[in-house]
Amino acid sequence: LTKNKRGRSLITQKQPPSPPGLPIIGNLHQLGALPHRSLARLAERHGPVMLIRLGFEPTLVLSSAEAAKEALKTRDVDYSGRPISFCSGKLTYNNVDMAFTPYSEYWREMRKICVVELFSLKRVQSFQPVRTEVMDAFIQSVAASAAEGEAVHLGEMSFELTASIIFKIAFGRSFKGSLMDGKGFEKLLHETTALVGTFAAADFFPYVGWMVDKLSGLHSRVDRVCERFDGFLESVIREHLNSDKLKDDGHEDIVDVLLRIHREHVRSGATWFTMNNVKAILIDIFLGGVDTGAIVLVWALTELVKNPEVMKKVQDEIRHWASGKERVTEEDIDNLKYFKMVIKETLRVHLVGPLLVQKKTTAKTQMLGYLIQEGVRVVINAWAIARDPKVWDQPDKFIPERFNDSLVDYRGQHFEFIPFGGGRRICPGINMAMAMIELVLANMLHRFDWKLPDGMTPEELDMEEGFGFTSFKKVPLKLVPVDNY
Ligand code: HEM
Repeated sequence: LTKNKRGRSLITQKQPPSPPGLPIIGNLHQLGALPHRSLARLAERHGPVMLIRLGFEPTLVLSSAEAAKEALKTRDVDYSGRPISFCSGKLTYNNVDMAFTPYSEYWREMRKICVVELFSLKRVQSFQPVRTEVMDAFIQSVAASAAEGEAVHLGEMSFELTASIIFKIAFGRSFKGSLMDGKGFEKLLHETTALVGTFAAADFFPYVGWMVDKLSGLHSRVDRVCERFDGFLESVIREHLNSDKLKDDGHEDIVDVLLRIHREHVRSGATWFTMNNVKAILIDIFLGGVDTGAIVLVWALTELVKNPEVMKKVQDEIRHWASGKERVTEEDIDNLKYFKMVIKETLRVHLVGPLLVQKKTTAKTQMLGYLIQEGVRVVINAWAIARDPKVWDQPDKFIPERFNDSLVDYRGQHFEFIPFGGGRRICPGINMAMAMIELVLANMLHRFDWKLPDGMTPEELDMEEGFGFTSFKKVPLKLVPVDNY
């Protein structure tokens, strides 16, 4: 019997099973274009706890609710680290953000501040006027397309919508007409997400990896993105410092809050919270908050168009509760029981982050009777867990009714369904994300019927996924809105 550095007993010496790999690269070649699917197949053969090797990095892959529970609840603290990655490290001013920073006293302080100041229910509610204003403008532009009988590009529109909401919440001013309007911001954010999802050679091959990344052009790609983001954030911060009259409404936006925290820290003599922290947190919010919401909206509509009986049922419910109203309000949404099941089912079938955000063990520990060393990379295959046939009946089918009379939700307590992760590093943006997704989707379904263009049938709808940190609909969704107003 041994103890780990936290004094917890380790009663096993048994090593997890390891699928055979190749010399040097280990199992890297087995990840393929959709790693969550490849790893799920590998787990079918080798079990829910596997130790693979990505280059020189031993990596624990967990693929059952039971294993997720051990990592996110029973031994949460041992599994709360983050691996250092070249790209995310550069993008977050050397990991002085919250999402990618290793588990430490710094992370605990930062998380405490952010949860209280930025992500509290009160703060999320205070942004209700912003959500409503942006959503109204969005609905008007869809109505204009409906009047012309034009198909709309749901991916692009949803991105612009979530970007506009997060932009206004973060900076207190509109996305439209800003420095980042047009395709500039979308390109920048997508390049940033792609880089965060890139397997940099330096992360898996010590010494030679750095050279490989330099020769492959990764260094210059990362430098370009960092420079653009930094220039943009600098200008936003400067404007906030120079003027307090920029905001259209009287609310504190997120930059205001972060600058206030910065001032308070400087006043108290603390030195750890610098302008780089302010910028790095803003990067987290954009990386975490924009694409994710847009991706959920697109998948939800895709599934609804593919399943017309579900579409009818959910529209009937929304139109019943908001009958005669110009728009569905956030208060109305509490009544929409079936609608909420539709969103849950979307999050189950289409995990935005199918492998969550990678973790790292912070001490020697255990996993379902196996011994796990300190410093091991940990991948939780939330996608495989959400489709585990031992837990879910007909797991590949979109059946919102499965959540009828079920207490299972996505807040990190039900380990068979963890789209936002769980444990101490659970997504702090759940309330912000759900408020945005629910309001917009409810109104899209209330006001419009959605038809496939060019006589396409629901069976012909392409469901292919693309992957790069997030998992999105690969073939853009185009639908013709029919105004119901
Ligand atoms: C549908 C929308 C969203 C999904 C599916 C999602 C999913 C996730 C997941 C899976 C994690 C990793 C959890 C873990 O390691 O166990 C995470 C972390 C995080 N998310 Fe989200 N997220 C969403 C929206 C947001 C929003 C709107 C924000 C902010 C405005 C946000 C900010 C963050 C941050 C800062 C972290 C890192 C937390 C930490 O490491 O302490 N997310 N999110």
